[in-house]
Amino acid sequence: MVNTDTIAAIATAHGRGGIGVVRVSGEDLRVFAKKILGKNSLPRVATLSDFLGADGEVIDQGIALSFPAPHSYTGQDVLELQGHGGDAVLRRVLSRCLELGARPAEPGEFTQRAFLNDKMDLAQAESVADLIDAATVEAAKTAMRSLRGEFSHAIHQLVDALTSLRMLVEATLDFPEEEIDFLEESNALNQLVAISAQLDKVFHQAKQGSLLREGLHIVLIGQPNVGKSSLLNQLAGEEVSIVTPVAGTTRDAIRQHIEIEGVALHFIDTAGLRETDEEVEKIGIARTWSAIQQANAALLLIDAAKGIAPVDLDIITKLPSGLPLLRVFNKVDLLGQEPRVDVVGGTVDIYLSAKTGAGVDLLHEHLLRVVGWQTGGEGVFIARERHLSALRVAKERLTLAATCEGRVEFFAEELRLAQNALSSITGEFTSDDLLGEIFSRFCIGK
Ligand SMILES: Nc1nc2c(c(=O)[nH]1)N(C=O)[C@@H](CNc1ccc(C(=O)N[C@@H](CCC(=O)O)C(=O)O)cc1)CN2
Ligand SMILES: Nc1nc2c(ncn2[C@@H]2O[C@H](COP(=O)(O)OP(=O)(O)OP(=O)(O)O)[C@@H](O)[C@H]2O)c(=O)[nH]1
Ligand SMILES: [Mg+2]
Repeated sequence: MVNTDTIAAIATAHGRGGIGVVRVSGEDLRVFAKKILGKNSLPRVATLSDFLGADGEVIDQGIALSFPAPHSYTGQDVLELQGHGGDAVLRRVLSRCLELGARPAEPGEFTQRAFLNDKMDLAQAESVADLIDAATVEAAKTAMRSLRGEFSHAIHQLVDALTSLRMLVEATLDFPEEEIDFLEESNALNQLVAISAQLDKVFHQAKQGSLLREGLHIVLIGQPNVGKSSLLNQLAGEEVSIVTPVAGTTRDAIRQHIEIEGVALHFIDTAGLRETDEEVEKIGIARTWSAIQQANAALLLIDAAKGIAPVDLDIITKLPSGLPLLRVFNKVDLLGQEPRVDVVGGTVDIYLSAKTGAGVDLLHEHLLRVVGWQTGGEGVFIARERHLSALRVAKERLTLAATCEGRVEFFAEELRLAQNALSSITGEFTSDDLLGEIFSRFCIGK
């Protein structure tokens, strides 16, 4: 149910700014507007106006703009008071709104009203927050794609395909005698395969978007002294990690945030991996393994002069299966070699010098592809874990449906469950708890 009481909040960021906006939303703001603007009508176009206090004193002189219901962001009457951007003056304008009967808006409450009034679906509402939080240009682009409804559209297409397949099979439930081999003859199983393939595609696009939203965790690993910390410093452009000729220098995992081509990457420099009895180093190495468990990809550093040792192969076999791996042969400057890239089969080997920086551009070039990010980001939707898990559930249901062996009722039920999972993404079925959880993470005034 949509709340109809009047809410108000400062919609612009705190601190000094050229302009600051107080936004008000409620069922009918005509009286409210008359009191604060001294005008009889809600200004539908931007209008220079005094913002009046209780005694008629001028709190600010600004621009008033209203959007009468239902043609507004929230679907209710919205009044924007665009004043000067300072904390104190905006607080005065907000206080005046509260005095006139508005209550302070909860985080995300304007957008929650927009959702409840069908101005946007849940995936779009979430993308509003993701757009605001986007720390990189690529993340902003994909959030915008979701906000414009591309993700929702892809979900609706799947839901529509499932609906027509369900109608086809559920019609036979009333005529059980026709059930024999019905699924074969009606082409239902082929349709299921096609929907399933489309679902895989959407999952891939959403997965890419979630990588972009969260950023990728890339762990630097290898034997002691191979140059992991030197590479981190080279990537960061500053001395974040201690570098010494002593094997076993790094103990704690050192994190550094770097952006490549608009994608956020979190690099983690770790303690070199070797057998040791030294207590502190042991703890460091345990931390390396836990960093590996949480990483989206690993860079294995190897001393180019020594080549791959049995110890390195041993490290590789202990990595989680499926973890993308890039091998970096370091210290080519000592061999008098130029940096280069070798692509052997599926593995990418990069020869560079962490000390001089030669070849780090090659690493930039290949890293994103190795970690599974397709540059360009075409067709990528910003997505959250909530969306991915709904897509996974839908996929499991379709896989189960395929094992129905002619049982139409079972088939139909699995399709129904798959459809419910998909519909939860756009918010056709939601609990108040879920909505509360989603919108409470928004900023105030959104
Ligand atoms: N000043 C201002 N800038 C803003 C917003 C705002 O609310 N105010 N936005 C908010 O976050 C974003 C823009 N999004 C908006 C989306 C819909 C409507 C809106 O009023 N929609 C009406 C149609 C209005 C019309 O056509 O004139 C509707 O959907 O019926 C307004 C803003 C970003 N910039
Ligand atoms: N010539 C040359 N020396 C390098 C290069 N990379 C690292 N080194 C040197 O190798 C030594 C070890 O470098 P680190 O970056 O501390 O190595 P690490 O892998 O972090 O070592 P641990 O933290 O002990 O596991 C230092 O003396 C570096 O200056 C390189 O590309 N060329
Ligand atoms: Mg180190």
